Amino acid sequence: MSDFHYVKAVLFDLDGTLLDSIPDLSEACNRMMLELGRTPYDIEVVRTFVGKGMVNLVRRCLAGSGSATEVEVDAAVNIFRRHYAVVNGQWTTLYAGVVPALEALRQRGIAMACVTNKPAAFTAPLLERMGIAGFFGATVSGDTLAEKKPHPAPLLHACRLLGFEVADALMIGDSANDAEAARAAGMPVLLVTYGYSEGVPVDSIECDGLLSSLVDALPRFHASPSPV
Ligand SMILES: O=C(O)COP(=O)(O)O
Ligand SMILES: [Mg+2]
Repeated sequence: MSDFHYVKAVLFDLDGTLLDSIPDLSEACNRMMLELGRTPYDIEVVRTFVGKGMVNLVRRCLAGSGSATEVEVDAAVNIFRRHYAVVNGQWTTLYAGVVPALEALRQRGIAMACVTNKPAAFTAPLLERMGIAGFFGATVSGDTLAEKKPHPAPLLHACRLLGFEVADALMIGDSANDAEAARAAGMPVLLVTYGYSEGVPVDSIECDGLLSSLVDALPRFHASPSPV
C-alpha cells in the first residue's frame, strides 16, 4: 500500500464508512413499504440497495416488489422522506475506530470533508446527532450539486470548499461509487471492508487499499501538524 504523507485533506463517505445507518434506512424503507401495502424487506436486502442516493434506494425497494412508474417512485420518495426524518439517527451507530481516527487526523492538521449521496436535509442533522459534525470543514450531499457519486463533481466541490487541490486529497469510502468518483477526480481512494457496497464484494473494487478500521489508515499520514 502506498503512503499518503503528502495528503492535506481527506474526504469521507458517510453511510457504511463513518456510520452504520442501515438500521434507520431499513426502518424508513419498511415503513414506506407497509404504507404502500407492499411487503417489507429483510435489513440485509436493504443493505444492498443503499449507495446511489435516496431516490435510487426507493426505486430499488419498489422494483424488488413488482413494477413502479416514476410517478409512483416520486410519491414513495415523499413517504420515505417523512419516515426517515423521524428515525434518522435513532439506531445509527458510529463504527469502531471512527472517532479516534478523526481526532488523530485533526490533531495532525489534516482537513476533512464529508461527501455523501444522502440528501442534505438528512446529512447535517445526522452528523450533529452522532457528534461528528465539528470534524468537517465541508459537507457535500447527494443533492448539493446536480451530480452525485460516482460522478467526480462532489469530490471536486469538497476540495474547493476546503481550499485544497485534488492533488492534496484522498477519498475514503465503502463502495464503487466512492472509488469511481475518486478515480474520475484524480485522487487516491481507500475502501473500508465493513460497509455497504451494493452487494458487490469490496475486494473486487479497484482502489488503493482496503481498511478494516479507519485507524488502520493513520500510519500512512504524516505524524505531526504541518509547519505554518
Ligand atoms: O445515500 C446513499 O445511497 C449512500 O450514502 P453514502 O454516499 O454516504 O454512502
Ligand atoms: Mg457509503
